[in-house]
Amino acid sequence: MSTMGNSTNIFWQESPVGKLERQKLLNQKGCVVWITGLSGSGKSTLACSLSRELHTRGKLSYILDGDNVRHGLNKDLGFKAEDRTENIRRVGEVAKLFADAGLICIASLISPYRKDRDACRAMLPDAFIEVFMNMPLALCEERDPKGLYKLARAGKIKGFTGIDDPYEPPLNCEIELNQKDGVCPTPSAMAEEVVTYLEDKGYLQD
Ligand SMILES: Nc1ncnc2c1ncn2[C@@H]1O[C@H](COP(=O)(O)OS(=O)(=O)O)[C@@H](OP(=O)(O)O)[C@H]1O
Ligand SMILES: Nc1ncnc2c1ncn2[C@@H]1O[C@H](COP(=O)(O)OP(=O)(O)O)[C@@H](O)[C@H]1O
Repeated sequence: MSTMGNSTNIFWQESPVGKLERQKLLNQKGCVVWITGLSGSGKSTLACSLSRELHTRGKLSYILDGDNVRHGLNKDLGFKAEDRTENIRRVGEVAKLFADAGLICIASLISPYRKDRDACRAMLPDAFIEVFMNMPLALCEERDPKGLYKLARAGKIKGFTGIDDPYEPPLNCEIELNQKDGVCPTPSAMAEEVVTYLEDKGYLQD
């Protein structure tokens, strides 16, 4: 019997089928690929390309995209610091469930604060792969596919990451993606880099 947060008198219910059995069924190891970076840095594009590549190889993945999760589970949250922290905490918990189910969970969120990403990493020992989209702000701002940087520069959005809200880059991420000679690698080249990492670390077999 234990107490967790506001819940008292709760008991852990074991499942008859374990994680290892699920992984064997899927011939892969559950893990979380956590993609972090500025708005417009290419997180969703990489998540989609990676998910497609894994699917082609017969590997089961699922994308948790910040924008999408904010349409449902996290629609009560905004962009002030404590809301972003709660956003990341909830997505971290959901990602942990997906990884336990045996899936390669691809979480794609700005996740601007280091302590929040590190808290997710702590929930997933040996199964958290942090991918940093290290693209210059100028590139993201030039892309501005949703017109949000323009609104932020005009003062019409307050607390926009990279403009008037901080982004704390990872200190020890597993994969860092950046421009080469001022050119951004293609989405499929970036996905390939992540797939190679997953392969090398044994995640693509049980
Ligand atoms: N103030 C502010 N700052 C940053 N981003 C903003 C803001 N307001 C709205 N948006 C849009 O929300 C998307 C980011 O949501 P996330 O859940 O990934 O953000 S966070 O991790 O909680 O910081 C982000 O999507 P991406 O462009 O895909 O990153 C924006 O479209
Ligand atoms: N590797 C890339 N090369 C060229 N353009 C890209 C690349 N990745 C993303 N883009 C473009 O940049 C813009 C932002 O990408 P997106 O994936 O939506 O970023 P984020 O999810 O980080 O906000 C989109 O218009 C997308 O087509």
